[in-house]
Amino acid sequence: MRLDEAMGTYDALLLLSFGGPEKPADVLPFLENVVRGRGVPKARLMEVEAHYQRFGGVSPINQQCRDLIEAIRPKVDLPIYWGNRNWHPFLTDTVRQMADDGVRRAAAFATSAYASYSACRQYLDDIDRAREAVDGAPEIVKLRHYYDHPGFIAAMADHTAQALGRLPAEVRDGARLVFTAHSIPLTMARTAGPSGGAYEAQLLSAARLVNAALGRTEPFDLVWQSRSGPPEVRWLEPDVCDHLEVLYKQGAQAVVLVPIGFVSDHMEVVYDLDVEARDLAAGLGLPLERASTAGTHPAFTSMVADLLAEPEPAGCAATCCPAPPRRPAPA
Ligand SMILES: CC1=C(CCC(=O)O)c2cc3nc(cc4[nH]c(cc5[nH]c(cc1n2)c(C)c5CCC(=O)O)c(CCC(=O)O)c4C)C(CCC(=O)O)=C3C
Ligand SMILES: [Fe+2]
Repeated sequence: MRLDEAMGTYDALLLLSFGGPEKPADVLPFLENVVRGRGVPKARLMEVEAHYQRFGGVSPINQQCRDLIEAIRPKVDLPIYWGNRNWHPFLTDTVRQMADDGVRRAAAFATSAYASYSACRQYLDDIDRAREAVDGAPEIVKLRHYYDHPGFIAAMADHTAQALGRLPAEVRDGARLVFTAHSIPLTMARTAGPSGGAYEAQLLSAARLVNAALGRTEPFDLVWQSRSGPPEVRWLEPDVCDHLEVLYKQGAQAVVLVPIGFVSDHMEVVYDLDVEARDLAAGLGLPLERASTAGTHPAFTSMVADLLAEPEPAGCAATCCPAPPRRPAPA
């Protein structure tokens, strides 16, 4: 199938993202949108608020989305729209604009490559809710999970090689690759994908593919970061910082952190990795570099055009990646 023919089945591309604050006053209302009904304790919220305020109340994510759109534009012969779950531009407003512009059938590219409620189903629910709120809303087809697409893997392999290259030459060969992704509650991990466990399985595949693309045969790790929620709820472990201490004790010479779970720089990357993990490693005297996220790497932006040319994705079964029970925040 030719690319221009395939794109003919869609009349717009929608970038679907999480959203983030862009000034100090945005931070609390943004956080309230994120955690509504999710049982995240107030203390955790205050901690995360401080992470955002440390960066002037600005999350990198919205600018990353703008940059991604500009990088995709020359590769995709469609109008591009952008809508977020938790902050402006809100998805419902974007869908209303699409309807006003006469869009009939859009492909949605989410800034998340994997299965699970948080990374996939919640975006499908966002689409449903926005479409219900808008008369004449276009059909919106969410593109498939792309964690194993050669474009995503090539971008991450390239950035990982660059990070290895920034390590002092004498420790580079002995460096350990530590892939990281957002932790999720164990219950969410168990129910991810059509038969469960898909979030971890897909992340492990992506990590293996990056490792193989680099021609590496050394052991690597997949660990978790940015856990939230009440302390009594179990989330995926080990945490990246705990794991760095273990690697150090085992005599690791150097580490490259590879944020395979994120497709662009988010607060979780610039704070939890670039501040917390980096400070810890510096204190230990463990050389550490962090690989860039896929961002606007040309292999990654070309992948978006490739996905548009694929046959329409089968879509997720209604029972896939169910929502966790909603619960109020503890007092
Ligand atoms: C799997 C996953 C991804 C990756 C997939 C995807 O990208 O969608 C992701 C992305 C993101 N998470 C983000 C921010 C937050 N996530 C929170 C809380 C939570 N995340 C969860 C999971 C995930 N989150 C979960 C299970 C919770 C508990 C509450 C709930 O069940 O919803 C909270 C509350 C405070 C806290 O951290 O406790 C914040 C502020 C931002 C924006 C960052 C920025 O501003 O740059 C992004 C891209
Ligand atoms: Fe999150």
